[in-house]
Amino acid sequence: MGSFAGACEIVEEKDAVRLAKHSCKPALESSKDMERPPLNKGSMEYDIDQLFQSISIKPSPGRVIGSSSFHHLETRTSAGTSRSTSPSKKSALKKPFPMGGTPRSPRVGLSDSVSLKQALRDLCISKASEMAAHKRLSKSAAASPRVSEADRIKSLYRQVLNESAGRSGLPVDKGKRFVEVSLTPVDDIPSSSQSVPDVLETKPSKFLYESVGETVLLYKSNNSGSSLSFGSGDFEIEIDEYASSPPHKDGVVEIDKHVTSLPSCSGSKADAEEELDKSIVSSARVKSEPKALHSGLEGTLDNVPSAVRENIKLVNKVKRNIPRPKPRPKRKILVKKKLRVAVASSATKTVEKDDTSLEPSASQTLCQKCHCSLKSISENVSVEANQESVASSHLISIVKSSNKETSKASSNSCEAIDSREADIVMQQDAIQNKQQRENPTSSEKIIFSLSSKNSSIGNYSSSTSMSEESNLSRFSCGNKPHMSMDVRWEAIKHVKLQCGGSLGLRHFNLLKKLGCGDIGTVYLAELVGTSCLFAIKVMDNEFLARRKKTPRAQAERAILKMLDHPFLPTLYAQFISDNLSCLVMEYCPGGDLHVLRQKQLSRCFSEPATRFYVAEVLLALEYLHMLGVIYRDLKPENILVREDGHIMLTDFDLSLRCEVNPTLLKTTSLAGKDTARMSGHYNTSNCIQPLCIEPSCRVPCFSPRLSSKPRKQRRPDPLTQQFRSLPQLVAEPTEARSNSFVGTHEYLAPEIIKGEGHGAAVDWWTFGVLLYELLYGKTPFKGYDNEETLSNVVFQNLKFPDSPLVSFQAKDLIRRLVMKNPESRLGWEKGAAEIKRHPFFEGLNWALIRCAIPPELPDVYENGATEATSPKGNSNGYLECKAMGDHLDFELF
Ligand SMILES: Nc1ncnc2c1ncn2[C@@H]1O[C@H](COP(=O)(O)OP(=O)(O)OP(=O)(O)O)[C@@H](O)[C@H]1O
Repeated sequence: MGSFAGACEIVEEKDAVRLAKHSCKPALESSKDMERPPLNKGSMEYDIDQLFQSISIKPSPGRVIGSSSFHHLETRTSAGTSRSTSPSKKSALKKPFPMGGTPRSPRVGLSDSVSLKQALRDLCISKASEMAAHKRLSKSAAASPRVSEADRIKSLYRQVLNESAGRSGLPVDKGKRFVEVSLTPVDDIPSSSQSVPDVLETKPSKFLYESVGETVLLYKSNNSGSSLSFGSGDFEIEIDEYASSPPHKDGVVEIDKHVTSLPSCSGSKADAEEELDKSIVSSARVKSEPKALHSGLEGTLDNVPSAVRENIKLVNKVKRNIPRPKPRPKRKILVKKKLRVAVASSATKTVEKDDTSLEPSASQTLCQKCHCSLKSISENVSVEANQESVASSHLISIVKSSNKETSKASSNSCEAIDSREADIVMQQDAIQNKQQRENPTSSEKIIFSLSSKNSSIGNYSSSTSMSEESNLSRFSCGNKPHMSMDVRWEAIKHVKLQCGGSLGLRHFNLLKKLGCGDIGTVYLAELVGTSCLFAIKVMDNEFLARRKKTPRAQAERAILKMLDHPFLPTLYAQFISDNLSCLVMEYCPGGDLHVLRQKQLSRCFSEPATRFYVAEVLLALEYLHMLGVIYRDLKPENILVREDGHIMLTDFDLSLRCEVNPTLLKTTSLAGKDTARMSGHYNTSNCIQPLCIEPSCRVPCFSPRLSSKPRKQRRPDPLTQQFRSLPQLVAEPTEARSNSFVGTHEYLAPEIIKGEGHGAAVDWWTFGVLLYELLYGKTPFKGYDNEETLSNVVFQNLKFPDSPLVSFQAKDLIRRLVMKNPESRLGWEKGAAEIKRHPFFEGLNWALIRCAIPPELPDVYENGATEATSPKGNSNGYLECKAMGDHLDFELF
């Protein structure tokens, strides 16, 4: 059989192809004649025939079973026919080809009783087919590096098993200790025992190797779970898909030598399973250095058998099926980054070291990537050590221990590390807070050391400032998800790391004055060394204290810190520099809506543009109310235009912070009321045109006479009904009350002027005034002077100018908002939710408004300034202000 096995395969295949392609008909004809063609001496058929002739044949008339398998093999192997008809299709090459259901051979007629002959023949054919398959496998292996790797592993195992068999002196296919190693998936492995060498040689490797960096061989029983069955156990080689190392070309496998505990072959199955569960997975790690590769292979062959006394032990040793956490490289990198950010200390080195052990190549890349940041971190360690030595040391130890855990586990459960990271940050914060509580002057000292003129900080303490700043910087990104991807965070962080954590005015180039308010001056500033622009509000603490405006500045800062909304400013940092409190905010290059309105033809916005702007303002107000902030200073001057044309509500020094109790309102009443509130006059008047332009409309539209003719109301569609039936969250600070006289004259609500006490509804009044101003280009109650204005607000009826033409819906909304009695005002009860339902906003997608195209985009100059923000009368258009160290030489007010 040796010669047969060695030489016949190619001939068979070629013949098969030839027969199939060219000699099909003659072959059939000859089969009919039952004539045997002359056989070449030395060919497989010749060998088989010789074999058959040595066995007595009892012909069976009427039934023809020929060398079916042979032809079947030809067809199958050459044409690649499916093996679906074969009962043993899962291991087709491992077993002899089945007799039944195969094409009849025209050449040899055999009776059923010739079982021995048949068996021998089939065995030969089976061997031939196995060899053919094996050769094909080798060929394709040469063509495909993936299969080549499979081959190497296969040959490795063959050697291992052969050697172990040789050492044990036992034939591997004898006795109950036989274990089969298969390269086929577990499910495909039949339970019948086969000799190991046979299996290794003949089993087709269906296994495809994915890009393998770290190749891990897991030997699984085909029985359930991680158990290993003896006698009939099949095992598979599995590649860890989550291997993190880069794909390896040479693919030499090195078997982990740390396998020590071996299940006893004489033990019960249960014992063996238990032992296996305890044992360690043997891993084959591909190494990149060619030398290592070579030695790795040698080491494998040398070491593994030496550790094995019996073949069963060997198999058990290499067959470790222990659940192994699979590394996920991407997340691992993420974790490392996070840890670096959180640590900002020498602990980073520990992280890197540990991670390197987990993932050499990846961490190497990461190291290169993070080189700068590591450097800057190390530079800052000494500075930070002075400020936060206790916290840092605690933090470092925490991180170190967490890293120890990480390396111990040899896995990177990202969730676990993530949570640790969160814990670290929280613990750091807790440590700092505790430190501050125990020693409130500690952080003040830091401030003093940074600024020599801070001895008279007063209530507006530097300790607060510093801790708040550090909190801001630490939590800012996580705290403000909508801006978390903003590069400005990174820029600030980077500068802070370089300067030891305390940001100052010296880190900014003040480019120009954007405006001057009641409590401070706002500058356009560029972060030194970056091209990031910010708006810095600079407030003189002494001035604030003198004018008793410190609480306003504090309130503004506190509110800014809370905000995380696309239409509200992001506070990037805050610090005290040279007795100046500075708020580093997002810069809006588009100017404010007041300036933008002036630029419009007829000095007012179109209705769609107005709708866009007020809708965004409404969302901002809604958010503020939910946070318990009553804005109180709504006016076009405080609505800034971002570079992308969307708005940003600014200036919170007049805002009121209050309690808010979010409530879930049932809908039926709400829907009913809403319908009544919304549709009231609107639906009962004759004025049904969307753009009601008749001047006389103002009175007749809402006259009681007209309302006596109710129009037939349309029934809302089921979807709308369903939506309306949902409970509604209302977070309106309805209980808030203040007696302060705050705001801008033209925008003041009557209840503020009257001093009756006011609440959140003042914002809905101002919202109505804003809508009016944007549409008409003026406020509704403006008088000759402030006194008259206030008087008008309280006593004068709302009037709409004849021009420009404004839709009825817009006017209706204004009317409902500018209600003298706050309790009758739209929004009084349920806040923005009520207003959003007004027909003026019909069809507006509130959720996607931030993605909507804005009415216009500001013309942003190179330096981020616009015509609107550029001060006039300057030769270069800019007011150059440069902070000299911590000393500023510029006019604040
Ligand atoms: N983030 C910013 N981007 C661009 N310009 C801004 C920014 N913040 C403020 N400004 C400009 O600076 C000017 C001054 O702003 P500030 O917030 O001090 O107050 P204000 O509204 O004028 O006054 P007050 O604080 O007294 O109510 C504004 O009119 C505005 O044009």
